[in-house]
Amino acid sequence: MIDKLVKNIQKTNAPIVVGLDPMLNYVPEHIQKAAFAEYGETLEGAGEAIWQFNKGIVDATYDLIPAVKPQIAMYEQFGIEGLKAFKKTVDYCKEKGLVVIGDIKRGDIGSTSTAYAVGHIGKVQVGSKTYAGFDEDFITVNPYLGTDGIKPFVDVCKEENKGIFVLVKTSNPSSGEFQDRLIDGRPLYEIVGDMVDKWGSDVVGESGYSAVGAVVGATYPEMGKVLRKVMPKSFILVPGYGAQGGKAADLVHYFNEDRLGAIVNSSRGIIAAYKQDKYAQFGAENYADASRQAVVDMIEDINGALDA
Ligand SMILES: O=C(O)c1cc(=O)[nH]c(=O)n1[C@@H]1O[C@H](COP(=O)(O)O)[C@@H](O)[C@H]1O
Repeated sequence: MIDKLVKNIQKTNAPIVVGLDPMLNYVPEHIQKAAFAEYGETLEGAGEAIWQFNKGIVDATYDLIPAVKPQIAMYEQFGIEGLKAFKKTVDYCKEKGLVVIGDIKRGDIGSTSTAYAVGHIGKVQVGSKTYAGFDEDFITVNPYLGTDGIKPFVDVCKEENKGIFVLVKTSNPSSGEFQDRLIDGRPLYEIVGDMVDKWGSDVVGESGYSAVGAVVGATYPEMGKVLRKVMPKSFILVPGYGAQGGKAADLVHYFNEDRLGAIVNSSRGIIAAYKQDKYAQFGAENYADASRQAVVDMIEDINGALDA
């Protein structure tokens, strides 16, 4: 799957990922109204509204982008109905040829990690049959439990040709509380970066990149530069561009010399673009066109920084 991600990036010349993080208050009134007319102001109605909202954005942008990253929390807010919208979104994006990164941030003791891996990137056995559950292409995982919490994910990646992104240095303001702590003179995030490199050494694709990637926030560019060298074969998923303040010029060192190796996420900056002054002329009715323009601008911004 890492090779498909690389191919999609090369085809689109767009090292970006659109974060499908739908909040109900981003969903334009006409979509909410239609969903509520059919299902009432219910969790089902909310699920329908966020699914239709996503579909509009995917239809307007899929030809420009390599991948999407639905964040499961936004769907879980609405319980089972939200999860149905999550699954419909995953399937629809895959149909459109996009790589789907399920942002689920899981990780537990080995046996439990195995169940997470099976449910999201693997297959479950039911009697004599096997079924894929959510069936994303990649998922995000939390390394806090150590190697036996990660190995089940890597094993399923190998069996199913899928991938993971391991949290290494997160974009949020408090990320340094634990992640920057020095251990024998080295920050913890660097030690996790070493482990990511090791965990991925056995699952390197034809592209030269491994199925074990890393998450490094756009808001800590100096650390991104160091981590790029610590994990040369890992793709870096870079959240924090746009709404969290990350700038394209800061992200150049997250990439390798081949202009690959990083994929920059923007969620609110794309899906709620029509609410920004810059794209207000599109109006709520044409929210998806505003998202398309925001994607075009983001690609130009990042490629411009790489060219410079
Ligand atoms: O794993 C992630 O994607 C992630 C890691 C991190 O360090 N910071 C971070 O913001 N994210 C996710 O990236 C997205 C950022 O959304 P925006 O700030 O709206 O672009 C959200 O889905 C976050 O959950």
